[in-house]
Amino acid sequence: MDDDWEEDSPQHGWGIGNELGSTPVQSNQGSSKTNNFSSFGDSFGGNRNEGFGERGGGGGGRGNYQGGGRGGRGGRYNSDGGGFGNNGFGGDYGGGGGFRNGDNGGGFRGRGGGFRGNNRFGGDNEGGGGFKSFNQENSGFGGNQFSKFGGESQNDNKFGFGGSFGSSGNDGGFDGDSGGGRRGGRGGFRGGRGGQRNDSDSFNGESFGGFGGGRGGRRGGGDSGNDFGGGRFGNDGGSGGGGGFNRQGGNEDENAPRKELYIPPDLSMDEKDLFDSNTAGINFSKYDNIKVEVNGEGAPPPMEDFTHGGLRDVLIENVLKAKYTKPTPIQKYAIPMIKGKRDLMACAQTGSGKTAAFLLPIMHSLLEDKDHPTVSPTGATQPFCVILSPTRELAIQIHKEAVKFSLGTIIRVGLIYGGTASFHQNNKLTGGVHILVATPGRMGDYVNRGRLCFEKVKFVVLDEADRMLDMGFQQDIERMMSNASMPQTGSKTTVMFSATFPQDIQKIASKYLNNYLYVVVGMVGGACSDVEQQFLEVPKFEKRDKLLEILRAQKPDHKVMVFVETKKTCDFVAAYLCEENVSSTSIHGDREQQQRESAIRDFTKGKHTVLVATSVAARGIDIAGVELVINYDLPKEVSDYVHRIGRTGRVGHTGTAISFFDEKFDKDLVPNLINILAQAQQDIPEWLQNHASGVGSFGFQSSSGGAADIRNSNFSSAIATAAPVAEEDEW
Ligand SMILES: Nc1ncnc2c1ncn2[C@@H]1O[C@H](COP(=O)(O)OP(=O)(O)OP(=O)(O)O)[C@@H](O)[C@H]1O
Repeated sequence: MDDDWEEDSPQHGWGIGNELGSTPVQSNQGSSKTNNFSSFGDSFGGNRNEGFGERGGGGGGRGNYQGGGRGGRGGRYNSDGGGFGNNGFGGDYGGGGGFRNGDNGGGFRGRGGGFRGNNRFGGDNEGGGGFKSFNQENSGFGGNQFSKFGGESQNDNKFGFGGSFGSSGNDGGFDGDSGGGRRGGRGGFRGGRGGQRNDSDSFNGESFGGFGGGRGGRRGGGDSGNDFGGGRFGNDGGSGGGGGFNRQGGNEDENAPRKELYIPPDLSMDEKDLFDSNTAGINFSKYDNIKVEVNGEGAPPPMEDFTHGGLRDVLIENVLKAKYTKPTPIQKYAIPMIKGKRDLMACAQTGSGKTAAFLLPIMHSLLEDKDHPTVSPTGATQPFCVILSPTRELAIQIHKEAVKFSLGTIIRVGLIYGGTASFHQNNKLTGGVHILVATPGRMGDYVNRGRLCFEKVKFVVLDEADRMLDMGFQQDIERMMSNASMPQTGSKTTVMFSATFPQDIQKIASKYLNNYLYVVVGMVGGACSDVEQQFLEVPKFEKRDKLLEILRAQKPDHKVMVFVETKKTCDFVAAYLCEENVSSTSIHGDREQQQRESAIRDFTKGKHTVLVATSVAARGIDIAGVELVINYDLPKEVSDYVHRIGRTGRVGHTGTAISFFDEKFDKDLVPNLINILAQAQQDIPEWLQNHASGVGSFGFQSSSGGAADIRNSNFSSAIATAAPVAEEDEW
């Protein structure tokens, strides 16, 4: 089913309420579905059930639909979500409160019951319980680290907290003092109603809609003003209300997948927005000197430029509108190969234009064929091309690129990915699409429900192919490739792209390819040489200060991505930066999809200059102006390192990557790091070399991100030796 197949299934994050509180009480009673799940709104109902969800999620007030519902989630870290509103999730991370119309109420890490705003406050890294806006009320303070906002937040307002806004709100967050929250504000005793609806309140043009907050949770706040607002893991958390309104209370199938109701905004078709992407940087011409290796029979010659590559005029016009004056090496080689319908395994460094390298020739072929997309008599969409991406944000990005390049053509491009309302995406597929961009989980769900079939498929693309074929997604790909409706290998064109391609993964990949060509630009798995790689020895407990020091030294408009290993650290670092007034946002697999997308959007637009992320944002994400990548934690796999640092130094721009090295955790990575540095002809610090002694060999093959064509080597390693990847859930 759906979420089994989902890339970063939200299911995992739900056990919450139970998990976190300090008192071992049965978690939600009453309206909750299960012991583990904090009450949810959309499943139970009961207009305002109270008192359930002993710790952790209270669950929503009464909102309709998801309102109260997801409120339950509030429990996640501290208290309880409330949520009256619709479509919001009370306190996703922080406790309480609902909101209305808000996206993730309760606040990312905040708590404090209730607020009223809408759109993403509560939160996004910013803290607590609150909201962003509000002109007047100043009550809440919400102690804890963010308390500086609380209380007095009104005018510059970022937050306010807890109750105090609405009529029945009690002072969410009291007890905290504005300097640091000795007791970390209560999650909002009564959550406070977010206040009356008043659409005239606004903050940055967003309007707020009234009435938030179910009950934020009685003591959701916790006592210590520690990490995430209101007391980490809140004590009793919710006495939050029950869940959503209009629904039946609590008898739903406890195993039922969570229903996603988020409807993402439509892609702007404004040409200015569509064509507004990275442009070539000063080192773009250096691409000409990169060695390219081609293996396989009958490879067509590379194309020299876009205009003489035989692509349809309309595509060339779009390429020029995108300000591509010259193809990158991977484009020169891969475009004629795919145009010639050859299966392909392609490896080229991060940020070197792989997306256009597969989109343009596929679009060209589809336009040549002039086929019209169809839907089966049973209503299943029958795309001609399926493009799979390991993360939702990358799928969104590829979709945008596809729409951009196909502007002015008959090509229809569809997009399906998890964390969003399935019915909405399905509606967009009615009538059929030429190209479908998808994440594996959602795609599997569509297949299972008979909404998608592969009968007409001519092209399959695995972007970030090594990731798609490692242990995280291997089964999904196998299911797709062996689906009864999928044309056999040899009867369709399958292409795989990545910057890293370990041998064991190549071996798996070759199973899906027919007489394929293998192209490598530069070193397989090598880091982009336009990224200056620095390493600093920083023990775990000094990382925070070091990070701040580095960020404070950046130019104000420089964008910085900070990578961490776990979702918890991601929250922690983002909260810390927020407390230190560093303009930041964050993304990881437990954030609501809407939050994830706003985080990327805000960072792209420069609203926040720092993005704290887990490896969920390591691959493919293309954001102009990222000057610096910081590995606050080094990843376990060197391929992740290569992809992470590749978020800077793209398409001929230069960039810097600074990695904090803590011997205790990172020693095993040293040999591969040294290889990566040596290949990129960068200085290897002596202390790093010293750490290498006794840690295995410097073999740069299957354990790293690179490998030559396996058909030319005696590779015999069993597939089972593929390095285990981090669970998606860890992201
Ligand atoms: N020929 C070109 N000229 C100028 N810019 C280009 C060209 N090709 C691609 N770009 C731009 O370069 C940026 C990086 O491209 P893309 O995201 O496709 O890289 P990638 O190789 O897929 O990177 P990653 O390995 O990180 O996924 C994009 O902003 C894209 O618009």
